[in-house]
Amino acid sequence: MSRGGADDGLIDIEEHLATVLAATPTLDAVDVPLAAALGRTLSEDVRAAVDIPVFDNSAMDGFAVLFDDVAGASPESPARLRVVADLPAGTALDPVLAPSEAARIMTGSPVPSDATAIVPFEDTAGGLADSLGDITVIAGPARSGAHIRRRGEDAVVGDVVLPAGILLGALQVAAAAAAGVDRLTVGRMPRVAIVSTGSELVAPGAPLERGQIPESNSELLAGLVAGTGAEVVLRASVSDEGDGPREAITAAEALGADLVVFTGGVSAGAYEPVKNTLGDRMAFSRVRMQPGKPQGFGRTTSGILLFGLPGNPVSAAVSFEVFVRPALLRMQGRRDLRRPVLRLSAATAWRTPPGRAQYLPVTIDRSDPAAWRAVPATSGGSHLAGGLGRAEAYAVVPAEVSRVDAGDPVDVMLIT
Ligand SMILES: Nc1nc2c(c(=O)[nH]1)N[C@H]1C(S)=C(S)[C@@H](COP(=O)(O)OP(=O)(O)OC[C@H]3O[C@@H](n4cnc5c(N)ncnc54)[C@H](O)[C@@H]3O)O[C@H]1N2
Ligand code: MOO
Repeated sequence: MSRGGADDGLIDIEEHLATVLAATPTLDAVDVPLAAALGRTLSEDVRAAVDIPVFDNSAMDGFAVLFDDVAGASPESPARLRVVADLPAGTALDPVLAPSEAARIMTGSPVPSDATAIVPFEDTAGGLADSLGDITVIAGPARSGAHIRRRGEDAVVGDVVLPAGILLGALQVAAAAAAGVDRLTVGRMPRVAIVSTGSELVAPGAPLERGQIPESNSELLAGLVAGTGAEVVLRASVSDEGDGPREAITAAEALGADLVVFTGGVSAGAYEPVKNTLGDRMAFSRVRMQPGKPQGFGRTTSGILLFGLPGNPVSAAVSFEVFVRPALLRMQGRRDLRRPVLRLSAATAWRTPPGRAQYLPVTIDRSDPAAWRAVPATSGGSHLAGGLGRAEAYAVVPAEVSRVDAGDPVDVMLIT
C-alpha cells in the first residue's frame, strides 16, 4: 500500500514487517541450566522456589537485641547487654535472648527468633574489638525491626520473579538463582545461514584485483545474528553466476537452518543471483526506507525463512535491524521485538531522502547529560561501510519529513 496516495510502488516498512512476522513461527522451547541461559529468551514464567530473603536476617554486622533493652540509648544513657551467642553467616543457631542479652551477628546471618532489632558495631562503645563479652550500646536503633531484612519481603514461594518473553541478561539469571531455580525454559536458538552474493567479493585482507572488494556483510550479519541469541550454522559466499543461492539453501537445510539471510543480488541489475534464482520462493519488494529499499522475503516448502537483503553494507545492517532481528526474536518467543528509542535533538542539519523513511547511522553526543544529541556518523550513503563502524544508533526520520535541522527532535534507535 502506498502512503498518502503516492503511487510510487513502494510498500510501507510496517507492511513488510507484518508480512515477515506473519510467516515467522515461534520455535520449540528447551530446558537449560542457568549458565546456558544468558542472552536467551525466557519461554515460561519463573516462579520463586524459595522466599527472598529466605529467612529474617541481619542487614548489618553487630548485635541482635531486644529493642526495648536499647530504645533511646545514648552516650549519656547507654544500655549494657551481655553477649550470649555468636552468629556467623550460615549458622543454624537460634539462641534464646532474655532481657539484657544480645547475640553477636554478621550481615546475612539468621536473626534469632527473640530479637527485635540489630545494633551495628558502630553504635557500641567497644565495636567489633570488644564484642563477645559485655557490650555498651551508645545509640539505640530508631525503631523496632531496625536493620532486620524480612523473610519474603522481595518474593515469596510461587511469586513470578521473571515473566515469559523477556531477554535473560545477567540480572535476570541472577534473580532466578536467588529464587532457588537452577534451570530455565528458553526459546531454542534459531539456526541461521548467512550467504553473501557477488563476484566482486574476496576475503578481508586478501590482495585486491581491479573490481574486487573485501567481503564484509557476513561479518556484519554473523555479529548481528549472535546479538539476537541465534546461532550461525553456515557462512557462504556465492558468485553472481550459477545456482549458488539454491545450493546454499540445500546446504542450510542439511544443517537444520531455520532462516537464511542473503545479501546482495536483489535489485535491478543484470546479475542479481538471489532475484534471478529464487523467484519461485521469494517475493521481491521495494520498501519505503533508505537504506534498505529492495527486499526479498519468502519461505521454502520445508519452512525455512529466506531473507534477501540489499548488498550495500549499511542497507544490509539496517534491513537486519528492521526485519530480520524481529523475526529472530519472535522465533525465540520474545514479547517486545523493538529496540529502545530515545528522542534526542539533532546536533547538525542533514538531508533526508524524499518519500522514504531514513535510518541514518549516528553517534550520541553525551557531553551534556541533560541534553544528549544525535550526531551523524556518515552522510547517509548506503555504501559507507567504514563510517558505519562509528555508529551506535540509527536516527529514524519518517518518510514525510523532508529535512532535519540542527536542534530538531529525532527518534534515535539504540543498537548497542
Ligand atoms: N537501477 C536500479 N539500481 C539500483 C536500485 C534501483 O532501484 N534501481 N536500487 C539501489 C539500491 S537502493 C540498493 S540498496 C542496491 C541493492 O543492490 P543489490 O542488493 O542488488 O546488491 P549488489 O548489487 O549485489 O551490491 C550492492 C553493493 O554492495 C556491495 N556488496 C554486496 N555484497 C557485499 C558484501 N557481502 N560485502 C561487502 N559489500 C558488498 C556491492 O559490491 C555493491 O557495491 O541497488 C541499487 N541499485
Ligand atoms: O535502499 Mo538502498 O538500501 O538505498 O541503498
